[in-house]
Amino acid sequence: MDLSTLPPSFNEFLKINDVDPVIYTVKDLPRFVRWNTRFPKSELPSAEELQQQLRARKVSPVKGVEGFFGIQLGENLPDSESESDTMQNTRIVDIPAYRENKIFGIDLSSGLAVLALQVQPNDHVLDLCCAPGAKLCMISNIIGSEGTGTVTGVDISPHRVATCRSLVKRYQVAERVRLFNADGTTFKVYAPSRLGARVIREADGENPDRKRQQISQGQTAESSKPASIKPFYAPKILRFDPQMQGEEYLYDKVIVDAECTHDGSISHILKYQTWGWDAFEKNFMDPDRLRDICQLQRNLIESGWSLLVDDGILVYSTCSLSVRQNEENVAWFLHKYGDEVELESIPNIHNVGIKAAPTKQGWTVPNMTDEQKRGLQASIERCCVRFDPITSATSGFFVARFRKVRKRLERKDHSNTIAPIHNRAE
Ligand SMILES: C[S@@+](CC[C@H](N)C(=O)[O-])C[C@H]1O[C@@H](n2cnc3c(N)ncnc32)[C@H](O)[C@@H]1O
Repeated sequence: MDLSTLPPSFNEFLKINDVDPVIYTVKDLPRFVRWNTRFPKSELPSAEELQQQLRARKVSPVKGVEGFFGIQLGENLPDSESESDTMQNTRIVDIPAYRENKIFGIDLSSGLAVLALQVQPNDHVLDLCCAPGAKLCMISNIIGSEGTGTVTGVDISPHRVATCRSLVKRYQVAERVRLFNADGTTFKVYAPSRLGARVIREADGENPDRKRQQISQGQTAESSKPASIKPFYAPKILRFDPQMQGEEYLYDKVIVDAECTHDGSISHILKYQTWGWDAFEKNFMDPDRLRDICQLQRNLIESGWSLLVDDGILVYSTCSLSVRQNEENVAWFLHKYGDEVELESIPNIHNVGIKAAPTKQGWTVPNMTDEQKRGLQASIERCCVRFDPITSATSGFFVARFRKVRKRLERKDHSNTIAPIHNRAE
């Protein structure tokens, strides 16, 4: 990549956001794939099997994350044949493991955003910007089919949500997934009702239609009022959920993998060398869009927060490296929500074979004292993570994890400190 070809508006954007353009010159970033744990472990490929299928590529398991593999493009096996064989490397999409849907492509940094949710088999998870759906598939994989958990995915783009539907069907993880084509900033469908959850458990042995009848005949909480937004996709057992409202139907976990400027996605940016930078400037550097994007991200966070249960976890992530879309949004949120929110560190991040880059300073939030700013900066440095191609050998990515603590704090009669930090996850 010749950096002198970057358009001036993008150079300016990178400068304002303290992003080093050198990240776009990093070559041979590994690609990552993950097991589709819908299949029994005995049927899933090992690193050696993947390497064999890919012929001359090096495949390494990611330390600390079972079922994740880094694939080094263009590297020879130690005893690889001739250079011409290497040139004819098998493409990942052509290998049997991929064609049989036993692995899917997801960057390690994205995978860590999902792991930051610490999804449990009984969790109801909301994915507020879900398409095309790699994270949603991974969440559904983790929920599995033993418990009563579900995933609700929302995306504003009809064609992208259609892609997401194809993906969940293809990977056979659609059993507990509802998808909505809707604006995440105003989305108000609560988690599937707990009766709905029972339907899931009993669906094998009982007639789900009878259960649904019982639900619609008023076995509902007083506070609940029916809503009726048609899912874009839902399996039979979730299709007729009465869409109850009320605290007991809030989500256990929320991920806001927000719409952003995508500047951290190196492969995406490099494509514009061929497609033309004019299209890039029009799509991503438009001044109106740049001004509005942080507001959109904040609206998405607040919307997700309003649907999150007390003590629940919200993960905010972007594939931008811009300080405004990351640290500044985190600081704004912590300042606005005060003692209703704790910023937490990303669990087990130090056990994973990936090095995080330092977080950035240089954000501003109005009406904050210097002392508050220093406190928040220290919290952000301690808890949030950035991944970048140079430090982490992944795409550029940012992850923050918040816990909703209002009730717990009320019970303990805590004082009004701003954003208390507990590294409970460590
Ligand atoms: C970074 S992508 C999400 C990637 C996805 N989480 C995954 O893992 O494949 C951001 C998505 O946000 C969607 N989006 C943009 N504005 C939105 C809004 N107001 N509500 C819901 N989705 C929105 C876009 O259509 C896009 O699919």
